[in-house]
Amino acid sequence: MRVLVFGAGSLGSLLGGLLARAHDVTLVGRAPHVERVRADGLRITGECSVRVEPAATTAVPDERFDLALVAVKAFDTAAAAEALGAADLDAVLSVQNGLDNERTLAGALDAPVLAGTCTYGARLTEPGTVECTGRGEVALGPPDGGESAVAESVGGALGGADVETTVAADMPRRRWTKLSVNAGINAVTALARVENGALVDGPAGETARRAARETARVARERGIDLADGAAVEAVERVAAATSANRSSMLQDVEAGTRTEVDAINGAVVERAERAVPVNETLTALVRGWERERGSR
Ligand SMILES: NC(=O)C1=CN([C@@H]2O[C@H](COP(=O)(O)OP(=O)(O)OC[C@H]3O[C@@H](n4cnc5c(N)ncnc54)[C@H](O)[C@@H]3O)[C@@H](O)[C@H]2O)C=CC1
Ligand SMILES: CC(C)(CO)C(=O)C(=O)O
Repeated sequence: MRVLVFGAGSLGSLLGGLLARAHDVTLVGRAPHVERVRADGLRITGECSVRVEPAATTAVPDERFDLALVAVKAFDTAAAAEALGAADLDAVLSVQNGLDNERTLAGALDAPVLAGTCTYGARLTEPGTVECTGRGEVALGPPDGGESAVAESVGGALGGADVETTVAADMPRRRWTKLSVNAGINAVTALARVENGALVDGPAGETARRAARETARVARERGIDLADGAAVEAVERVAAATSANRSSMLQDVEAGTRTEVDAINGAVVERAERAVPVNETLTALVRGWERERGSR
């Protein structure tokens, strides 16, 4: 398969590097990472050990690709969709967090867009090198659920490169479960400046669980079968399994860069039919910090 990875940061480089073991991969990213990959190849360290030589560029080539894998932060999705218009694509897969990415991509592109949830962990440690901080899986399927030949084909391509993959008919439920985890963990750890493990039995844990319960309630308002207990269990399980992690939002806050709060807690607030006070508060506090830092 010819695979274009748009957003060769942490996750895009990890998945692109793993896919390059079996497919013809082109990474689209930024300097200096792209230059280093061109000069010396891409190294994956940590829980996977791989060295590959994918093509790397800063602009989408005017060429045909079987698959575009989108791995930019959610606030860059609209720009990604516009840039991807330069290529001739057979399928698009978002592995991003948040709920709106697929709709944004589908609104701008002709190719079928698949939803993905990814539990691999990745961190770009230096130009040309990405650390796999956790082996997980990619679940993918049509954004509104059900089965499709495109999902089967893309799932087969990922699996063929030894990327742990599930082709799922219940992507709406999976996305809302992942959203509950991120709504519970990310903003709370970013504001409290604590590792994920601090939510397991620490004083901020109940705030995380409340945010997850609200998220599950909003999911149910939208016809998704997600019980409060399942959302809370997912938060507790992920916080324990990633106890030493600094969440992506905490890392963004520490780096002084924009966060994905709009796509996570903000998305819950936007869709809620009744008040979601914990998500409203978390969203306002993180947005307030972003504005003060000049990152939004
Ligand atoms: N890093 C991780 O372990 C995981 C990340 N995710 C999700 O995946 C998405 C990406 O996350 P990360 O890889 O951590 O972010 P990142 O910030 O490391 O990577 C995004 C990359 O896209 C590049 N980019 C953005 N716009 C571009 C453009 N117009 N042209 C070229 N390059 C462009 C940026 O320069 C950056 O390198 C997010 O939605 C995140 O929540 C999901 C699961 C795990
Ligand atoms: C699962 C979790 C919370 C792991 O840190 C994550 O997805 C993130 O940090 O964005």
